[in-house]
Amino acid sequence: MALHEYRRYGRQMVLDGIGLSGQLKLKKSSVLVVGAGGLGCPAIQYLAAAGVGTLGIVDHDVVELSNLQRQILHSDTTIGLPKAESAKAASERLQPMIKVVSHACSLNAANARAILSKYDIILDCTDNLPTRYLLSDTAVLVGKPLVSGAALKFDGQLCVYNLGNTGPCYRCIFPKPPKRDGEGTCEEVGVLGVVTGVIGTLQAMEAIKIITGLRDEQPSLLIFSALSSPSFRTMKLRSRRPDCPGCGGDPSTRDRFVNEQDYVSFCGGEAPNLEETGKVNIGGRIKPNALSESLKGTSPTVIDVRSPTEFSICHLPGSTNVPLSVLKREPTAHISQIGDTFVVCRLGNDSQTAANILRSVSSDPSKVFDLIGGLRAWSKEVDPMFPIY
Ligand SMILES: Nc1ncnc2c1ncn2[C@@H]1O[C@H](COP(=O)(O)OP(=O)(O)OP(=O)(O)O)[C@@H](O)[C@H]1O
Repeated sequence: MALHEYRRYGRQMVLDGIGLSGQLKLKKSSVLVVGAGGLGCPAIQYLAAAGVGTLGIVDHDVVELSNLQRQILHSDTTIGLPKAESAKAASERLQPMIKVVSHACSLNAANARAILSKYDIILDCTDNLPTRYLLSDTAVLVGKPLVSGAALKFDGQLCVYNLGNTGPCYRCIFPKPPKRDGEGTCEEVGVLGVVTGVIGTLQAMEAIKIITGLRDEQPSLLIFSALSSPSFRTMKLRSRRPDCPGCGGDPSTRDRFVNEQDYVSFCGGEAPNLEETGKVNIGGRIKPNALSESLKGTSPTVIDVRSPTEFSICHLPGSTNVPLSVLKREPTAHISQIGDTFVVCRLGNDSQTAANILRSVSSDPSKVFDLIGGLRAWSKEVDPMFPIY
């Protein structure tokens, strides 16, 4: 190591358990961060600063303004750029001596094995179940530990899977996709930036512990709840399931298992368009411009089914806030039996559900409409100044 490296890393090299040998292990190591979003940004930042020799960054998305509240490697000047490139440039500014490889592509069953096999440790910093299962199955296949993080609202989770090629995999703990209990994604229900910062930073910590040998082999799940006291809890994890299709049984069949999996349908597929599935038999869906026309000169009932917090940030003039949970309990209280009823939400999913409930109690279901694409589409197509996020 050169003199400037001793100076740069001196504060961590003096720590028992790291020292010169630990720093050299970090320098020789390679870590793949899948997802350069809320979790990936802080993880990449600390891994780069700590001197991990090679960092790979996978992301298929581009930077948007709504990412900047938590995706701290990106900035106003990188809006529109691929996140993998934006994060690579930021980490190279932070630590010019390491090698950073950007993979600006979607990780899928066709490329996962080739990409993961080039790295020592994998960090799952993604936000969807199909990718979580794919990463877990592939990490087992290529024999790499998987440091998995998740964050939603004020809560987060952290777990290391396939540790030492003997620890449980994600599929051992969640043989079936975990139910969300009505929760949505970060995009739908929100997340505090600090929460992704806490979990992403802990993912970097776990990777550093594995590289330097500071980690014990006892698998546990860490649960973080920012609004609870204590905020951190750990749960001991069960060991591998002998019948787990991801890590149990004959290793020679695992490759075929990954290739044959349809990860998206295993996890329930995309949110269905109720109209296309035939579950909406009467009534209509309305586009933003058509709703804008319908609101002129008349005063129809407009129901906004988002939460009171979201409603207080912005709403359509004359709309009434009836959160979906309230509407489900007492639908008849909120339906106009005379004129049209328009139902809106942020992205157009909850309003479809709400409109269907209202149609089922309406004397004229054809007068109930839900806004396609929600208020997000309204801000794009009708009112660019509408402050939806
Ligand atoms: N299969 C995948 N391949 C590549 N990148 C992925 C994959 N799945 C998820 N990601 C990336 O993981 C990141 C998850 O981070 P996060 O949820 O904070 O970001 P986001 O999707 O931009 O957020 P928002 O929900 O606000 O739009 C995203 O940048 C997303 O593009």
